[in-house]
Parts: sequence; structure tokens; C-alpha cells
Amino acid sequence: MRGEDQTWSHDKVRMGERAGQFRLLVVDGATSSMVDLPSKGIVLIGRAAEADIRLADRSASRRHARLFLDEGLVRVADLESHNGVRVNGQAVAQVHPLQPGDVVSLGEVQLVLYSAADSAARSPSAEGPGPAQPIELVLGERVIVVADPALLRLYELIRRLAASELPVLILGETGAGKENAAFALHHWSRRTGKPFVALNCATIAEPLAESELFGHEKGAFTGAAAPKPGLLETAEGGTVFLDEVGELPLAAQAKLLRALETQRILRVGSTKEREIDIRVVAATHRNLEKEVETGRFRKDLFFRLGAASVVLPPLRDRPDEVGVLARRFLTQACAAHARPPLALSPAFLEALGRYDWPGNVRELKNTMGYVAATVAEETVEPQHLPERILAALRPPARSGSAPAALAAPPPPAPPPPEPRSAEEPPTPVPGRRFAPLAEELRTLERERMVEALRVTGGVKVRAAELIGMPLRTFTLKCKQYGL
Ligand SMILES: Nc1ncnc2c1ncn2[C@@H]1O[C@H](COP(=O)(O)OP(=O)(O)OP(=O)(O)O)[C@@H](O)[C@H]1O
Repeated sequence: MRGEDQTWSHDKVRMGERAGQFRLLVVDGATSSMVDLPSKGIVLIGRAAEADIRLADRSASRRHARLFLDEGLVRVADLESHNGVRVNGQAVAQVHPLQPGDVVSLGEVQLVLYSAADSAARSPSAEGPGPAQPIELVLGERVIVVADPALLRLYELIRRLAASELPVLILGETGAGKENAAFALHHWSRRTGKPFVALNCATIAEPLAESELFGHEKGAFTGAAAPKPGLLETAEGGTVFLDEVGELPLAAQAKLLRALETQRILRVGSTKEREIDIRVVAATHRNLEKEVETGRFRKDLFFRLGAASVVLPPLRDRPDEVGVLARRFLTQACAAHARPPLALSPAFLEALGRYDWPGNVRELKNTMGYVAATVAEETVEPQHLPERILAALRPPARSGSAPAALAAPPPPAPPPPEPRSAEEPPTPVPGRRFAPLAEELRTLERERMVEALRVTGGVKVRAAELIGMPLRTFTLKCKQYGL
């Protein structure tokens, strides 16, 4: 940096020299780039050649806006530009403070402020390889961690969709982060500050679905003692998130379609329509097209809800994020258990990558909660994973090249002499000492198990797999043989 009151040069901003705690995503026409912002200084943004962040889009003025950075604070100022500066959809006059996650529009150009996660500062070698620059989207009380390039692109798309009023359908497996994505759509839209109301359609009883969504009048049905507004009404001005929309009963689907088309709702038992101003974001883990084919989901509603759709990849397809999220969730869980943070061994991180995470991020979060509650040591190792996960780990990519933490444990003590059965007397044969076959088999079995345990660093499930023994039998025999 050249001086407190001097502008950063474009190159320095892009190179991230003395980069501070903030980064800026710049979506300028068809191009987008991530810019490390300095910790202190002034950054000029516009089409002018002297701009630090130079824009191409014609809707931006030559000298459009300035960012002021100082001691963890970021502010933006409009330089009397032609198309003005908007923050989260609101026009700003003069200098306006920014928070991570804020979307700044300069004409058609969109800027998103991110805080650079501190994990980048950690030595990657200390905890195995991983993405160097995860970013945190701080949306109110929600923090969304993004480290995978595909997810980063997805959140860029979400930010662009947020500026529109299109209904959005979020597709993805359970626990993949669909609600987080829906919340980001709300947060970055003009509706931020208004309610974000979520309903899991799978949890409402069929007869109550319509009343839940559209409300009811007094006496509309048995038990309707008082009039009650529905979810769509309570979200007035904001966003309704319909999770598992595929589970919505057909009658409620018809009514929802009408509400979306007319922006009016009819409470159950009422004849008076009420105007509503809401945006609907729906999500499902189902293949809705198939549901349409089988008649379980209305085709017209599918097209209406899916005007824009985003697909959230499952966690197993975001390998860069597993370690980052694991560390984050573990830190949170340790804090919740009032214990100091635990370290994750490279072998543990490697093992996390060999699991498919069918429950996605939620499962990872729960697993780290389990680890924080159960591990007595200071470093978390693969064997600390729940049995269920250990049993489902894929074999390591390169056998025989286990990381250091998987290195062979000290060889176990020799097996205790097996008690000889009275029914199996040894048959003396000159030149060779024979033991009963059952005993020889036991010895062989034990040797093989010891060997397998050594190769897999003590991971029983892998060891059992290696020698083709069912895990239960392996565990039982481990006890019998005192392994
Ligand atoms: N990128 C992320 N960063 C931090 N936390 C995350 C992230 N993705 C998901 N989570 C957390 O994982 C849990 C599950 O996420 P979420 O509820 O958004 O998933 P979902 O796909 O909506 O699940 P479901 O299909 O069961 O409704 C939540 O606690 C959420 O905060």
C-alpha cells in the first residue's frame, strides 16, 4: 500500500498484496473475477483507465464508486455515477457501510463482498492438503462456507437470480444445503429484511396442508376455532421456502399454482381473496420430472416453480469442502461442549474423503458433533469415526502408501498359546511338529488379521475387508485373539 489516502493500484489489488480480510466478487457482463481487497486504503471502481477495479460494462460510469477500507470496515461511496450505487437492491446516497455478503450494484455490474476465511492462514501441511481460500458468506445469522469452485459459481448464479423475481427451484440431495441456498436468494434480493418463512412440505399432514399454506377462517373445519393466516400471508413482502415441495398434496398444489399466478390467496373457508407479495423458492430431493410423469406432481406447477432451477451438488462431489466444513463444525461443536479445539490428523481428513456422505453436509455436521463429544485424545484419528461410517469407507486410492498417521502400529505381542483340546491330540510325525488343524487355522487367521490391521493402520473395517471377513466376525475375533 502506498499510503492511507492513496488509491491502490489495480495490479496490487488483483495480486492480493497485503490483502486484507475481504474479497470482492466482480461480475462484469459475462466475466467474473475474485479480487483480494487491501486491508486499508481506497479502491476506485469504474470504466476509467485509472480505476483500480476496471469495469467493461457500459452501464458503469468511468469513475463509478469508491471503496474505503480501514481496520476491518468497508464502506462504499457513489461518485455521482449515472446509474447510481445500490446495496442489496437499495439505492445509497453518500458513504454506505458494507457487510460480507452484501451485493453492490453499479449499473448492471454486481459486486459481492466476502470475508476471506482465516483457514487460509493455516498451514496446509499441518492438516493435509485442502483448498487454500475457502470463503464465508456471512448472511445474518447464517454463515455459508464455500470452498468448491462449482459451489462458488452456483452462489454467483444465486446472487444473479436473487436480483430477479423469478421463482427458483433448488434441486439436491437431503442435507446438501438447499435451505442455505434459498436463504441466500432471499438475503441478496430486495426482500431482505422482510420475512423468510420455511415450510417442510413432508412434515405437514395432508388435511392440514391447505390451511398451513393459505390460512383458514373461523369454523372452516372442525377445530378451526379462530381465523388464522397461512404461511404465504405471514411471509408478506418476503420469501417462502417450500422444502420437499414434491410431497405437497395435489389439492394444495393446484391452490399454490393459482396463488403464484394471481399473487392472491384464498383462506380455507373464505370467499374473499387477499393480495400477497411473496417470492416462492422451492426445493426437492426428488426427480420432479419423474413425479410429473407418474402424475404425483402437477406439470404446470413444475414449470412455474422451476422457471429457474439450481442444482446443489452432493457433498461427495465437493471434495474441497469436506475438510474445511469438518474443521469448522468441529470447532463449533468443541465450543458447544466447552472444550478446547481438537486437531484433525491427515489420516482422518483422508478417511473423510473416502466416505460418500449420503446425508451430505448435515451428516458431516452431526459426525463432527459426535467426534467432539466422544474423543478423549487431542487429535482425531480415523478410528474415532462412528462404526457405521468406518464400515462404509471406500478403500484408499493407493494401497500400501498410507499416510504417516496410518503407518504400522507396533507389532502386537505374539499370540497366547492356545489351550489344546483333549479331543484333538497331536499326531507325532518325525521331522515336523504338527498342531491340530483347528489350531493351525486359528494361528493363521490371527496372523492374517494382525497383518491386515497393520496395513490399514488399525482400521478394523478396512482390515476385515482386506481379508474378506465380515466386520462383525472380525470384531468378535479381535476380542477373542486379544488384538
Ligand atoms: N456450505 C455450508 N456451510 C456451512 N453450513 C452448511 C453448508 N451447507 C449446509 N450447511 C449446514 O448443514 C445443515 C443442512 O443444510 P440445509 O438444511 O441447508 O440442507 P437441505 O438440503 O435444505 O436439507 P433437507 O433436504 O434435509 O431439507 C444445516 O445445518 C446447514 O447450516
